[in-house]
Amino acid sequence: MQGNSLFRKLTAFAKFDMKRFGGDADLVKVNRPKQDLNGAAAVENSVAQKELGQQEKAGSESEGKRKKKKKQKKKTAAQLALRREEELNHLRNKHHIHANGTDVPPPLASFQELQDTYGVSEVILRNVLAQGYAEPTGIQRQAVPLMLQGRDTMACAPTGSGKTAAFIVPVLHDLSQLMGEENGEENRGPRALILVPTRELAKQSQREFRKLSKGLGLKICVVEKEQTMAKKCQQQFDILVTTPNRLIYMLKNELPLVTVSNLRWLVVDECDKMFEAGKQGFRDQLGTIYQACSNPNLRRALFSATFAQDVEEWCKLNLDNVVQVHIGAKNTATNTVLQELVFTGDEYGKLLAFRNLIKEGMTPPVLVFVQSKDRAKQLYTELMYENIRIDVMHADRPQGQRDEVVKNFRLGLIWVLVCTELMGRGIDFKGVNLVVNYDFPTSAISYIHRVGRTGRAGKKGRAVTFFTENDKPLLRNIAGMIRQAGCPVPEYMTAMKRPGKKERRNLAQNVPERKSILTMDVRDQERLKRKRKLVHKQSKDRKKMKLSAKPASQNQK
Ligand SMILES: Nc1ncnc2c1ncn2[C@@H]1O[C@H](COP(=O)(O)OP(=O)(O)OP(=O)(O)O)[C@@H](O)[C@H]1O
Repeated sequence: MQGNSLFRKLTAFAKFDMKRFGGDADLVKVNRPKQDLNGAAAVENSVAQKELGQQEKAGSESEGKRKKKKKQKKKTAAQLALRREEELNHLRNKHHIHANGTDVPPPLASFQELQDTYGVSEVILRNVLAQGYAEPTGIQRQAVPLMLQGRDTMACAPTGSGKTAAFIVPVLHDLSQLMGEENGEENRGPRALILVPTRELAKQSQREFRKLSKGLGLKICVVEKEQTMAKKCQQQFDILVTTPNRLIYMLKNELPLVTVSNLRWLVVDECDKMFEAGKQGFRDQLGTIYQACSNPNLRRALFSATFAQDVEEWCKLNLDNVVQVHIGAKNTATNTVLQELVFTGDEYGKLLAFRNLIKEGMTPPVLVFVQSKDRAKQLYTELMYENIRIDVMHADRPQGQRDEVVKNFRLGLIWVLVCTELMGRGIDFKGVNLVVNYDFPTSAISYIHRVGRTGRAGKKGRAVTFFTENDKPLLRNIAGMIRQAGCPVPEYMTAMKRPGKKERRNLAQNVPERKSILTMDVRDQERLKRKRKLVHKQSKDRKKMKLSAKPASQNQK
C-alpha cells in the first residue's frame, strides 16, 4: 500500500494512457484506477497538482514581485536622479550660474557641503563662517567645487560678488593638506601664486588670505619694496601675492629671488587687465611668468568681473580641460547700484555739479574718479578748502602715503577720496555709498569696475557719471549698460551712433584732452605750488631737527 501510494505520488503528474497501454499495465499489475478507490487517487492527484500549481503560482508571483520591486527601485533611482538634477538646475538658475565644460560638479548648496562633500577642514569652514558669510555667493557655489577638484577654472562674476574668497578657499584646502607631507623641504618656493594688477590689491588679497587661513599655519607673503625683497624671499612661505612687475624683477635677479617651478596654483585676478597689452597692461610680463611656472601639475584659475573675447579664447586653447563659469550676463555693471548720467556742459560745469552734490549732502565714504594723476592733483587742490575731509590717491604718491590714505579711508577718517584708475579695480572698501565719475570712463569695462566699488556684497550703492560734449562717442555704450542694470536713461542716448571698434580702442588707450580743473589763474597756481613745497620742506626740516636733538642712545633704539 505504501509502495503503491508512493508510486502514485511519484507518478502523479505522469499521464499514463490506460487505453493505449492497458495491456502493459495489466502485465506489471498496475491497478487500474477504480472509481471508488480511484476517488482517493484522483483527489490525491488533484491535490498534488493543486499544490504544485500553487507553488508554481507562488513562485511566479514572487518572481513578479521581485521584478516589480526592481522596476520600482530602478524607477525611484531614476526619479531621484531626476529630482536631484532639477534641484541643481533650480540652484543654478536661482544664482544665475552658467558653466561650460565637461563633468562640472554640482554647485554648493551651503558652506557646510565644503566639509561634508569635499573634506575641507573644520578650521577653514569656521574661518569662512566667522567672516559673517552665511551663504555662498553664486561664483563661490560653482567655482569652489571646481577648484577643489583641481580643475582649471575661468570665472567671471559681477563686481563685489566674492570672487576673492572663491579662489582662496580651494587654494587653502589644497595647501593645508600638503603641509604635513612637506615639512623640512628646503627652498621649494611658494605653492600658490596670486597675480594682481596693483600693490593695493595685493595687500588686500593678503589680508583676505590671512583671515581665512587663521589657524592653518600657512605663510602668505606680499613683496612690495625692492629693498626688502631679498630678505623676504629668504624665508619659506606658501602663498605669494604680487603684481607681475615685482615677480619679474625677482625672477630676473642675478640670483633669482623666488622659485616658481614648484607651484601648484597660479591664480590671475582681474585677468582681463593682466592680458591687456601696452603700457597699461601686463601681457608680456604674464607670458614670461607663465613660462617660468613649469610644474606639469600646475592648476590655473583666472578671475574677473569682465572678460574680453581674446582672453576667453586663450583660456580655451591653453588651459587643461577648462571650465568657464559666469554669473549673470557677461560684462555688465552690477544691478545693486543706482546709476545716473549728468550732463555738465563743460569742465567748469563738472565742478559746479560736484559742489552741488556736496551741498545736497552726500553720505560718505565717496570715491571720485578722474582720468589722470594730474587731474587728480588738480581736483584735490580745488576742493581742499571745502569743508570736507578729502584726500587724493594716485601712483605718484610714495608707497607709505598710499598705505596711509587707504587705511584712513577704510577707517572713515577720509570722507571723499579723489583717485585715478589705480583704485578702479578689485579694491573692496566696505560701504562706499557713492562713486562719482568726474571724468567719463574711457571704456565700458572701466565703467563697470569703477561703479563696482559701491553696491558690494549685495548692498545698495549710487553712481553718478558726469559727461560733456566731448564724451559723446562713448555715451551710447555706457547708457546701454545703465539701462541694462535697470536704471532709466533718455531714449536719445541709446539711439546714438555706435563708435567703431577702432575708435573704441583708440578711446580706451588715449584719454581725451581736457581743460584744467583748477579755477585759479596760472600765477596763483604757481604761488600755491611754491607755498606747498615750502611747507613740505619746513616740516621735513623740523622732523630732522627733532631727531638730531634726541640723545644718541635714544636714536639708537
Ligand atoms: N559669501 C559671502 N557672503 C557675504 N559677503 C561676502 C561673501 N563672500 C564675500 N563677501 C564679501 O563681499 C565683498 C566683496 O568681495 P570681493 O572683494 O571678493 O569681490 P569681487 O567679486 O572680487 O569684486 P571685484 O570684481 O570688484 O574685485 C567683500 O567685502 C567680502 O568680504
